[in-house]
Amino acid sequence: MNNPSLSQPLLIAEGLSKHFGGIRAVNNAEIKVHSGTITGLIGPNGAGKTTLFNLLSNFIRPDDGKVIFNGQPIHDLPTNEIALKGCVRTFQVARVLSRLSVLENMLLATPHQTGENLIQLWFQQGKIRQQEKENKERAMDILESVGLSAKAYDYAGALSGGQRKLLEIARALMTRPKLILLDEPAAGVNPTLIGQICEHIINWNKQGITFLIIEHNMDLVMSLCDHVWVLAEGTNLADGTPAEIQKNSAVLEAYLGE
Ligand SMILES: Nc1ncnc2c1ncn2[C@@H]1O[C@H](COP(=O)(O)OP(=O)(O)OP(=O)(O)O)[C@@H](O)[C@H]1O
Repeated sequence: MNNPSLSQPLLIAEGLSKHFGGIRAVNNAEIKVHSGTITGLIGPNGAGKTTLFNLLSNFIRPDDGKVIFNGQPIHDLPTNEIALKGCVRTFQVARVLSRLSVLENMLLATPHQTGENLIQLWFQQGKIRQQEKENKERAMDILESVGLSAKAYDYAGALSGGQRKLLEIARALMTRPKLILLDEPAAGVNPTLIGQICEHIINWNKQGITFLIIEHNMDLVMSLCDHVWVLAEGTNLADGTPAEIQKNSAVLEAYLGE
């Protein structure tokens, strides 16, 4: 884990707002994620965390505000272009394609495949075969690293909830991301697998991948994160190191109910 103060923000969101009818789900919120960090996003149920993720990745359009990723505005870009720039997200309930194999799920995430283009498909068969071979090797390497290689040819739908979460993160890695937005990686996952997921996150972080993680499991947040942002009722309540957040009276009052 790195010291956030030593790096420039990889992701900056300012003035983000989104309302659904009369509900202000996110209201003038900001967040900064420094390159090389594992940053946490916490808050009580309904605080607006998932909506903020949806705004950062443009799954829903903000009413107001801007999102800068790696020095470029991304709030007007389609989600797939944001992913191609290196900012990918996972979901609270893992969205794997159940009727495809684990390996096929991985391969579908591969960006810029030569065979997608009809003309190149006709004239560059050798290059396409080589690329497919490399993609498959990379997919198998990543599956191996998360302990899912033995399941490569199983339907993704046959995986446990925790394994699906791992597959979703593994699939995100196929895009060679700079930043992964993880929505509740520990929710519904057994404690052993939670430990493994944490180890993987730490390893990937050491390899240079930055994480922004929504999580209700406070032990996980406090042990894993360099910096934590707290939302309540759609707005920023606090941000700081895990130690600072743990003793912040406003956070204790609003979030922990003390
Ligand atoms: N599509 C939607 N339509 C209407 N209201 C919504 C929609 N999405 C979110 N909301 C509302 O916006 C508020 C923030 O929801 P959000 O899911 O972002 O919170 P959260 O902090 O992620 O909650 P949790 O920790 O329970 O997942 C809630 O009041 C929620 O009911």
